[in-house]
Amino acid sequence: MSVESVSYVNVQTFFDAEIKKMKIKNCYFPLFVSPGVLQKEKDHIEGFAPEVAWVTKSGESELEVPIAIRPTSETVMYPYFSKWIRGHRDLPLRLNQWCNVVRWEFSNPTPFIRSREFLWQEGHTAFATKEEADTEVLEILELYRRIYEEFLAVPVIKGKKSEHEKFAGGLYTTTVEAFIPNTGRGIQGATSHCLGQNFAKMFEINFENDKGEKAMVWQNSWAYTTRTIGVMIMVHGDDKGLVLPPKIASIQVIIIPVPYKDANTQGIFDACAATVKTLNEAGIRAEVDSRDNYSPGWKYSNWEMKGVPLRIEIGPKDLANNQVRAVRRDNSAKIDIPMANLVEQVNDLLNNIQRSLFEVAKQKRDACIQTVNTWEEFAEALSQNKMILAPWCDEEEVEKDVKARTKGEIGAAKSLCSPFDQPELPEGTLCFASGKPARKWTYWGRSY
Ligand SMILES: O=C1CCCN[C@@H]1CCCn1cnc2cc(F)c(F)cc2c1=O
Ligand SMILES: [Mg+2]
Repeated sequence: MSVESVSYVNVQTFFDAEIKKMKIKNCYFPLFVSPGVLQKEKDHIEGFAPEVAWVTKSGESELEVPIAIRPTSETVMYPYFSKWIRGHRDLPLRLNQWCNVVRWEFSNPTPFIRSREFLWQEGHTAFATKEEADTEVLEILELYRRIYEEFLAVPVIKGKKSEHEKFAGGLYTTTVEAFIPNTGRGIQGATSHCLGQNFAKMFEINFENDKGEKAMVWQNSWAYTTRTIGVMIMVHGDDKGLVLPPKIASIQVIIIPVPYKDANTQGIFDACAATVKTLNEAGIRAEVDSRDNYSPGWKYSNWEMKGVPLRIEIGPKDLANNQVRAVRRDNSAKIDIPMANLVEQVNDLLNNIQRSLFEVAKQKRDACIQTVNTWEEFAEALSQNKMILAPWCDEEEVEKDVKARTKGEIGAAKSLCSPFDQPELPEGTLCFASGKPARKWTYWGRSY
């Protein structure tokens, strides 16, 4: 992966550009959900009702009818889908919105990972055929994989959620699963659902197909959220603070002047100014920390804590040798770079840091994966906080049983996903939990 030295390409810019290529349009629907429409699909909502935040007052006066704040926008958008979609020429309808949502979470709120307000994009699409929907589900999932692996340098596993773990309102849920080695917990990184015709039924989203028959649309919905930031922080962070992958770092290079007594201080500041100018002109996001109320040492720690991928120090010796001293945030390696080679070597370093962060994270994640065949092996791997690949009979009752049998202080194991990339399943392989014939390999573990 090269860190193109282009202007600021952040994750949102990348994803928005990619869905534009798929002819998906951005929109913005109301924040408020009228109670009538929220109750409309009580079945899928009922499990979520406690999480819905309601506005009950304005100023001193109670509202006649409380109004909900969107926890997700199906109920806001789909009444309009029903109005807008009449004939097959109105399809596919493909909308996305970048917005915040509110869910009144109670279980261990964690910044970025599980918060009562978060930012996301939510895609909502409608098609004439299931095949079109199935195709888009995977196209979007691939974009989510790219967000994690090419920008956040976090390895993820693509797979399908079990019937028990999927979005109950949909037909099937696909996911990119990450894993946090430091806590031994899996985490759903982003999600792409095929909703089937469930919501078309609920909201009467029908169309006249090209044979003149009345048919229901096939729908998808998909999202990634600010949880991505929390995953990146937990995977790469160390005891000195954040470690930011260069592609997403708002400051990629911080330049620190190291004046020494009265040795040519102006020369050092001039060299810093020239360095930042050269790097910025090459599209590298660099800044100089010229604050005169902090020592260089203090600045080193401060910018390490903020996770800036590369530090450049310029002291009298560097000035004399017409070079700079670069220090990598990920492995603290020190590299002297001749001024003449500055842009090329800084770019190479940033590329190397981006690639190395991914490789190191992948190696650490792979070291946490354990393949098992029996319950004893499963229990042992779980006690070591592993991400466990096991053959499973794919029965929901068995999944609930695994949760019950692993309940404990630090949480039960659950199925994370059945990877699209299925290892060989020899004839006669038995389910690790039920002893019944195994149907698929599935990842299990504790999770966020
Ligand atoms: O996950 C996605 C992708 C983007 C659009 N939505 C789907 C399903 C969201 C599932 N979900 C998830 N959480 C919810 C919380 C609530 F309070 C509530 F009323 C409804 C829901 C709810 O439907
Ligand atoms: Mg939830």
